[in-house]
Amino acid sequence: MTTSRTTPSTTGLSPTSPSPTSGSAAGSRAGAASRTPDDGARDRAAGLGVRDVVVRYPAPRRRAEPVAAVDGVSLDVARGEVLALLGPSGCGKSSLLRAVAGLEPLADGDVTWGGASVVDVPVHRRDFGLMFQDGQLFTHRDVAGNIAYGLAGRPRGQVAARVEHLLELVGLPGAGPRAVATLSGGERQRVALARALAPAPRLLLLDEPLSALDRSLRERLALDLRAALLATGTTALFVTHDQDEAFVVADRVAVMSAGRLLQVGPPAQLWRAPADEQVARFLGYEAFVPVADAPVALRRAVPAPDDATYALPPGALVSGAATGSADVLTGVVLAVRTRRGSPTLHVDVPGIGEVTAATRALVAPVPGAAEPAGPALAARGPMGSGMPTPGDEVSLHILREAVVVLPR
Ligand SMILES: Nc1ncnc2c1ncn2[C@@H]1O[C@H](COP(=O)(O)OP(=O)(O)OP(=O)(O)O)[C@@H](O)[C@H]1O
Repeated sequence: MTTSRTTPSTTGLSPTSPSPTSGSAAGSRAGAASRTPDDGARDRAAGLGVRDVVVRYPAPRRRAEPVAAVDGVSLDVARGEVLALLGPSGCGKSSLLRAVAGLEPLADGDVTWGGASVVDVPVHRRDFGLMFQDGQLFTHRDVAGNIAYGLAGRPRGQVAARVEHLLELVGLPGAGPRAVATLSGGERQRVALARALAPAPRLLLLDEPLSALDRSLRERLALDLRAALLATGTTALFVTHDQDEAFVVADRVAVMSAGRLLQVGPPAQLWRAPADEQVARFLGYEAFVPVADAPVALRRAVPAPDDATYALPPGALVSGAATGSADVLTGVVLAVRTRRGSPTLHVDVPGIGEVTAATRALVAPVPGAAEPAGPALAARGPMGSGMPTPGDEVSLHILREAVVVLPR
């Protein structure tokens, strides 16, 4: 996260990301009131359009070049669609999100809704909601008061019904009277989501809404977030650096790196056909195998999001090999190195060269070869005492369905 983001309190942003001190409900109501019924036919047809958007920041030092945080990005988010912006820290995801919100000026390009540019529309009149990592709830209001923030001016009974409906939607039925201080981190984000959804913004912008939570809570909330967005038919742009989260929450995922868009597609499509090695690595593919007629094959290490391409756990690769669905590369261990906490084998495969294999990939002794020290390794579980040593002959079993061939 960058530290210099403008906070909602200084922008007069819509009540979906209010300021405890100076946020204005009037701004958002005016924004909603200024729209014609449903914004017309064109608006119905198209959602968000991002066209060749460039966001630049002033040079950090004198004589240095300005930083192009977003460098010519174009994408669309259809009505009712959830699109995740996925990429490593500093790749420009938040800058793009903020540019869409109107919090960051465009150095070039255009942002449209329903085909019409919103670049000259003030932030609070765009009818775009925002939700951040830290929820930014009002501590002086109870839960219901937070959710009702963007509903000011509506009949009291209607507001109460909407608040209760949203509390149910986010899994906190009856929590309206609770004080914000009594909520857990996960509950706070649920309330923040309910508040963001309350005025039914035409676009919801979510900036790492789950990243402050611990892993297991994040996984559960990602599912609940997806369900809430679907149930409300909300069009959303969702920033995350976590590929699992992106794949759970979004209909399509846009992978960014260094200010540019590398690939956009539904999760399963990205898994099956990553555009290049950079995308593949970011999605969790680990071992890259150069092959003569097929440029690069690689094996992923984490489960894919759909059943059709689900990566089998290491033990199951044994049966994969037995049923003939595995390719086997035979070679000699050059080195065993530890990468990101897990041992990685560097194996010299004749005709291919050095192949790097995560030890979660099946490694078994070659039949007939000199018995390596220790048991057949990792064939049925994580590597233990049977770690091969340099000079051991091993076979790497690569499941066909766990391999993709990258375009040259
Ligand atoms: N206000 C700013 N002034 C100068 N440089 C900035 C500013 N905000 C962001 N940057 C720089 O722009 C680049 C993109 O930052 P941005 O926050 O958009 O990336 P990100 O992908 O959202 O990263 P993270 O996941 O860490 O938040 C980074 O190099 C960052 O240092």
